[in-house]
Amino acid sequence: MSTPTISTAPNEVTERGRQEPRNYDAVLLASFGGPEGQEDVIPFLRNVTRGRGIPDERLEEVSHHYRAFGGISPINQQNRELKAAIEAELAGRGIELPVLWGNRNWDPYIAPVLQDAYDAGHRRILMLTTSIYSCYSSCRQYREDIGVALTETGLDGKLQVDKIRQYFDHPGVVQPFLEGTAAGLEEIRNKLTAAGEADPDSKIRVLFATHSIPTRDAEAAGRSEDEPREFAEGSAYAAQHLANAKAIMDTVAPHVAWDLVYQSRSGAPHIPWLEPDINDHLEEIAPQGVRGVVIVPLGFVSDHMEVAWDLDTEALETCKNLDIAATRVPTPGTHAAFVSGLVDLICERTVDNNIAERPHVTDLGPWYDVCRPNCCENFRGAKPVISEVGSTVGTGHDAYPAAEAAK
Ligand SMILES: CC1=C(CCC(=O)O)c2cc3nc(cc4[nH]c(cc5[nH]c(cc1n2)c(C)c5CCC(=O)O)c(CCC(=O)O)c4C)C(CCC(=O)O)=C3C
Ligand SMILES: [Fe+2]
Repeated sequence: MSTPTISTAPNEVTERGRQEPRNYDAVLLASFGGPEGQEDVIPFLRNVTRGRGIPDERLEEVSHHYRAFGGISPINQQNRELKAAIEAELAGRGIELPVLWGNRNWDPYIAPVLQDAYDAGHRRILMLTTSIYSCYSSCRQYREDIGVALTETGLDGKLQVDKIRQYFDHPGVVQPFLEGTAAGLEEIRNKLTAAGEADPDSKIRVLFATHSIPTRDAEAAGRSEDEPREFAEGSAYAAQHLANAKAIMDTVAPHVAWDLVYQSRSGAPHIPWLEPDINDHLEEIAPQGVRGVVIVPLGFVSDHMEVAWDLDTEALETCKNLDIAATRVPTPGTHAAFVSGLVDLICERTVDNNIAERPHVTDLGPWYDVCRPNCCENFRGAKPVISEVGSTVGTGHDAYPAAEAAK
C-alpha cells in the first residue's frame, strides 16, 4: 500500500494575521510539563489546577492515572526527544539557533528558563508550543504564562518573546496522523475480514479524539470583534479539529464514517464541557453495528498521560467490553514530517532561511501569528499577555525608543 499524502489548501488567505519575519537568537519549546516520580504527582496537579476550580475528587482520581505509571508522565521525555530532533533538523539545515525548553506546570519552568536565557545574552526569543489548536488552555494560557513570567522577573521590556502561530493544520502535523489513520484502518479492516465480515469498511468508525474543554472556553476560542468569523459548532476549537479530520478522511477513506469525540473532561459536573465523551460514544455506536474503531489522538502531538490513560487504558477497555476491535494511532512524536514541519514553522518567522509560504491543510488557516484582541478570553480576569494585537508585553527592544534599541 503506498502512503497517501495530505494536500494543502489554496493560499489566498496567507497574509492573515502575519507578523514580519524577524531575527531571533533562540527558540523556546514551551510545553505543559508532567511529573517524573510519585512524589511529583500532587505538587504537579496543584500547579495545573491553581485557581481553576477543579474539585479535589477529580485531583484524587487523576492522581491514580499517574500513580499507575509510577508517577511518571511520558510528556517530559517526549519533549526531550523532540527538542533533540528539532536541534538535529536545524543543524542539518545549517541554521544556528539554540533550542530552549520550558514548561507551564513542571520543571524546567518557563520563568527561570527565560531568566537564564537573558543572563546568557539572548534578547529575542521565538516560542513554539506543543499545543496546536485554538482555545484558552492551548494558546492564550501560554501567552499569559510568558507575560506573567516577564513581568515577575522584571524582564519585560528587555526580552522580546514572540509566538509561532497555532499550527493544527500544518502539513507536518496532519501527515503523521494521516499515515497513522491509513495504517489503523488497514489493521482493523484485516481483523474484521479475518472474523468473516464481508464489507468491513461499513462496520468501521474512525474516532478523532481530543481534549474536552468547557463549552464557554470553546465559544471564546479564536474569536475577535476585530474580524468576526463563523465557525462550525460555534467554536474555532471544534471547527479546527473537524476540518483536520475531514481533510484526513477525504484523503484516506472518504467512504468510512467518522466522528469527533472528546476525552479527559474535568471541572464540576454542572459546568458544560464539549461532548460526546469517547466512552459514552462507544456505548452509543456499538448497538448501531460498529465492529471496529480506529482512534486518532488528533488533539495531541505526543504521548501524554491523556493518551496513555484516557485512550490506551480506558477507551480501549471500553472497546474490549463492547467487543469492538480497536487500535490507537500514534501521535506525531518525532515523526520526520512533524520535526521538519516545526523547523519550517520556525523559518516562516525568521529573516535568515525564511520560508515565505505558510502552508495549511484546511481553509481555516493559516492561523494568526499575532492573536487578535481578547481572543480566547480568560474569564477569570485579564493577565499580562504576549503576541496579541495591542499588547506591549514581550515586545522587548521593539518597544524601546530607537536609540535604546541600537545598543
Ligand atoms: C485543551 C487541552 C489540552 C491539549 C493541548 C495541550 O497539549 O496543551 C491539554 C493538555 C494536557 N493536559 C494535561 C494535564 C492536565 N490537564 C488538566 C486540566 C485541564 N486541561 C484542559 C485542557 C487541555 N489540556 C482543561 C480545560 C483543564 C481543566 C483545568 C483548566 O481549566 O486548566 C489537569 C487537571 C486534572 C484534570 O482535570 O484532569 C491535568 C493533570 C497534560 C499533561 C499530561 C501528562 O502529564 O502527560 C496535557 C498535555
Ligand atoms: Fe489538560
